[in-house]
Amino acid sequence: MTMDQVKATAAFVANRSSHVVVDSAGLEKAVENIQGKIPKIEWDFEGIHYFDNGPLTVQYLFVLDTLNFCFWPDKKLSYDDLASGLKEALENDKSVFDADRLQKFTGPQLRNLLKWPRPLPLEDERIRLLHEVGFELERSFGGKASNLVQSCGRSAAKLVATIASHFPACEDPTVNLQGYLNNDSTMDVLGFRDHSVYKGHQIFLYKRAQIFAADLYGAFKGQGYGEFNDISSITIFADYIVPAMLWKLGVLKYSSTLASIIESNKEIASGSEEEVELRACSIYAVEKMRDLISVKLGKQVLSVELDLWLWAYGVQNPSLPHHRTLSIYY
Ligand SMILES: Nc1nc2c(c(CN[C@H]3C=C[C@H](O)[C@@H]3O)cn2[C@@H]2O[C@H](COP(=O)(O)O)[C@@H](O)[C@H]2O)c(=O)[nH]1
Repeated sequence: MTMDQVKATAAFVANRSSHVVVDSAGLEKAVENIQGKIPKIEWDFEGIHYFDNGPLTVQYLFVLDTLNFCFWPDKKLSYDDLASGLKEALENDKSVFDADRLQKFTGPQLRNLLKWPRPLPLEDERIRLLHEVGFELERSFGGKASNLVQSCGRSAAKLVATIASHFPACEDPTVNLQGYLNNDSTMDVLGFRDHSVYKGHQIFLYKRAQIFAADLYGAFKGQGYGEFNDISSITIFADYIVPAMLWKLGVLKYSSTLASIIESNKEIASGSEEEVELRACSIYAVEKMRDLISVKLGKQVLSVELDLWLWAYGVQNPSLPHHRTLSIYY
């Protein structure tokens, strides 16, 4: 259900979009070029993630994906700094991500942990989300992300739905809702609930919740905490690297106005038509790619595999222009 919502609402956007187009000729060419052989990228090809094959790895990945958004405002900061910083912190102190401690983090403490010399982008939001995660893990899952995963009975879709329904934990008295309370609709901007409203319709993208399922699948190599019987239902994770890579491949085409905004590094507002189209069209395009690979080449590929390939190439190409949105979702 949850994953059908993501696919259907991404298609809704792609069918009405005006700033971004999924180019069918570009898509066919990209599929021809790979001939169904998606370059195999190892999860953790960077060698930056914590892994001990147990529940602590699950806690690490959940904390990582709680904070896995918006690195670009600091030119020197990247996802690698977050993954390796959290890894080192955990190696030095095995209880650093215990639920009670997550609820007490401050901005300067998180900065120290990551050995980052200045405030992180959206640091106060990062702290709020850590508190929320600590609170809800403690309240509903005995403090452990591994219990959350086990409660989903090897279903990645259920995991995404469970995360979206439990985080935000709006009852948390420590979560500061000042400034939110006058406007009901802004309740949606909390936590893992990666939704937007586009032309009056609610669109579901769930980037951080889905990437958590994919990280489990990748880290545990489809076994143990990473065993899901529906991993093929997951879509790509709509961030700011994958759209840029799809554009470079000629799968996405931008209007000239949007192209110049992206090239000149101008910010795009969160929830704007342009932003929703960039993200939703990326999901739709990769689902179309999968269909085409299946029809033309008779091969079944996972969006998780396509995502890792696109992301790994995109992120190693720092000159690739990407869109810039201040967002807690990606
Ligand atoms: N679609 C997609 N987006 C991903 C990832 C990952 C890392 N995934 C790990 C999983 C296994 C591998 O070994 C990877 O390490 C990060 N991101 C996003 O990229 C952006 C960061 O860019 P920059 O500022 O340049 O560091 C930011 O939005 C971040 O959320 C992914 O896999 N897919």
